[in-house]
Amino acid sequence: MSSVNTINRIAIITSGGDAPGMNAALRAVVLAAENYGIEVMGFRHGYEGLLTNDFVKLDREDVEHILQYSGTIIKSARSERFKSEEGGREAATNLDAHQIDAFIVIGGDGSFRGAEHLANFWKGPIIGIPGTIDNDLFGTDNTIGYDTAVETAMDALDKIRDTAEAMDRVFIVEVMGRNAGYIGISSAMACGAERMILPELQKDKPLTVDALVKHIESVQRVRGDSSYVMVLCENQWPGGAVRLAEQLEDRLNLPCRPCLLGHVQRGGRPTAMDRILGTRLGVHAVELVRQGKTAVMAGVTANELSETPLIDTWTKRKKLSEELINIQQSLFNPIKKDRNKSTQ
Ligand SMILES: Nc1ncnc2c1ncn2[C@@H]1O[C@H](COP(=O)(O)OP(=O)(O)O)[C@@H](O)[C@H]1O
Ligand SMILES: O=P(O)(O)OC[C@H]1O[C@](O)(COP(=O)(O)O)[C@@H](O)[C@@H]1O
Repeated sequence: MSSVNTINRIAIITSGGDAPGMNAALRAVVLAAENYGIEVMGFRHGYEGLLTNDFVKLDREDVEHILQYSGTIIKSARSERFKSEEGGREAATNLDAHQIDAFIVIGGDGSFRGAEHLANFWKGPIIGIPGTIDNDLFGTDNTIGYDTAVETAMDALDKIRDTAEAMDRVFIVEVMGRNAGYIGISSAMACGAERMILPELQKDKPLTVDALVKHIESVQRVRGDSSYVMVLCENQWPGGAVRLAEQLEDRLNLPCRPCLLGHVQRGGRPTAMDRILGTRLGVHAVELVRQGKTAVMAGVTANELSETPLIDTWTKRKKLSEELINIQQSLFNPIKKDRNKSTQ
């Protein structure tokens, strides 16, 4: 392991699900490192690249014009092999063989657990950069990719609203987020969805078909039409949006259509917010390496650069905003506008 003053070579990976803005972070790491005369080696396909020695030296010209593209130029992957003791040891051996002084991982909570695993076998500094559309990491207000995913979901929801309005239909739109409701609540709010099914709310008070039918019928009565858009977070309904649409259609006298947004939420042009966040965090990560920090995630909290122990990023839970939930669920709930009539 090198001291702070002898960082000559950094290894970097992008790991887990790709996220818009990862390239911006990668570019920032390379450019910031170059300012200090530090070399950057990109290992391809996440942790898998550490096992197969699949790497590429990254110079200014490799990264100069990549920040407007999603995906990741060094590719990402989920590597099962790396999780074993043998995998961790092999990765460490390879990092040493390449005389790597510090390691940066751009990814989500799984990738950070991977960093902890690596630290059992490799003693150099390890810094995490939060890159996941799910925004489910403690220690940063936003993760890289989240803003773009919300924009994409919002764009789709706006389009779906056109048909919902024109044809008096109910739509169930399923968004990603794994076990977190960030994309769900933000896209629901941005589009004025009538209902949202979020993991954070399902845990305490799960919605039932009966409750949803009652709500849709009440909205119909209050509004006099049936344009109704529901945002469903993935993994929150057995059988997902398709099954829920069938269940609702069986009970209501109107067409209910499912729409699964899926991986479109992980692609497209990164928003300015994600490019800027990726850039800030890439530079921040290089500074943390130079300061001799290890096992921390570079983040932005209340618009200030922050650092959080990697272990806290997944053991502590970032709470969904109560304020947003209240606005969306209670204050702007269409049936509350005319409560007396709707409950008759
Ligand atoms: N507990 C763990 N121990 C070692 N490596 C892990 C662990 N969890 C995840 N990883 C590594 O990190 C990769 C990415 O994790 P994953 O959960 O798929 O995505 P994300 O980082 O986006 O949450 C995994 O494929 C694996 O290589
Ligand atoms: O692309 P895959 O492997 O099917 O994974 C889908 C999952 O990846 C995500 O898009 C991003 O999750 P991670 O950042 O944890 O990888 C989740 O929202 C979704 O549940």
